[in-house]
Amino acid sequence: MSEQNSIAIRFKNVCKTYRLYTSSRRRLLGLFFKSVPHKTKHAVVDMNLTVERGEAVAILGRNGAGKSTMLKMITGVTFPTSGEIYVNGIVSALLELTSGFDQEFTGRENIYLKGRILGLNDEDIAKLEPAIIDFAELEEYIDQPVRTYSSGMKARLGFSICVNINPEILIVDEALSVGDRAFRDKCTKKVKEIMQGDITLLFVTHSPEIAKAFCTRGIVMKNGKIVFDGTIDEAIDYYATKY
Ligand SMILES: Nc1ncnc2c1ncn2[C@@H]1O[C@H](COP(=O)(O)OP(=O)(O)OP(=O)(O)O)[C@@H](O)[C@H]1O
Repeated sequence: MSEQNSIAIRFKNVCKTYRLYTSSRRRLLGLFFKSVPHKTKHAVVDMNLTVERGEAVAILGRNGAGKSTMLKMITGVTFPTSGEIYVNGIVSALLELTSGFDQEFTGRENIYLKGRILGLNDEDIAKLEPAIIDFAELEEYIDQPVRTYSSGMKARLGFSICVNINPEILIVDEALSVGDRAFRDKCTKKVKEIMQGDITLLFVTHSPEIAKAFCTRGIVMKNGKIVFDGTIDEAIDYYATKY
């Protein structure tokens, strides 16, 4: 395998800066005029990172450390202000489950829409469709427009697509909770099953025990920077004693 092929994710000097305005009018004007007064928030600062294929990496850090921003840039939900991001493989992100859905399309049509966005062709999606529908437990609603779904039903469909498309890179935010208790338990079981397979995993968690159970490498983030990168045991120790 060439060096490039063995890499799943690479960040090169990646920065993400948000502009904070005091009103929505100023935010709108700010799209056109750089001189509109605003504050800046550096959510990710000059980040360099390489994740090899098959690695399982826990990302630790307090609220606001920049974890979600980093993950959203990998999935393409948001873009870096500067720097380069290289992603190699089909990414499934258990983050914003309903992003990419068209409200007017039926559940079944949205499976195809989201599947294509994730890089699959219609033939592949057709093969996965029964498993996706079965897991989502939407029964007769699958041919109704998604706008008629409850938020829990939409999330269930989004989750089911993400976990059933056989992703090569899986991004999980532990804080995510989908549907009722029974469905959540089913989701946890399914994610554990996928995590144990041959997959590249990025896992945001505040729990050292869970991080240890699934990951071999740990990254600690603070104020938009990676302050520690090493084995999971060292990272947990750093987070507990030196953060
Ligand atoms: N769309 C946005 N506009 C402005 N600021 C933002 C936006 N998204 C994130 N931020 C800011 O960027 C910083 C990093 O946020 P981020 O959500 O990446 O942190 P996090 O480590 O994921 O936190 P948490 O553990 O609470 O999810 C925070 O200060 C946050 O307020």
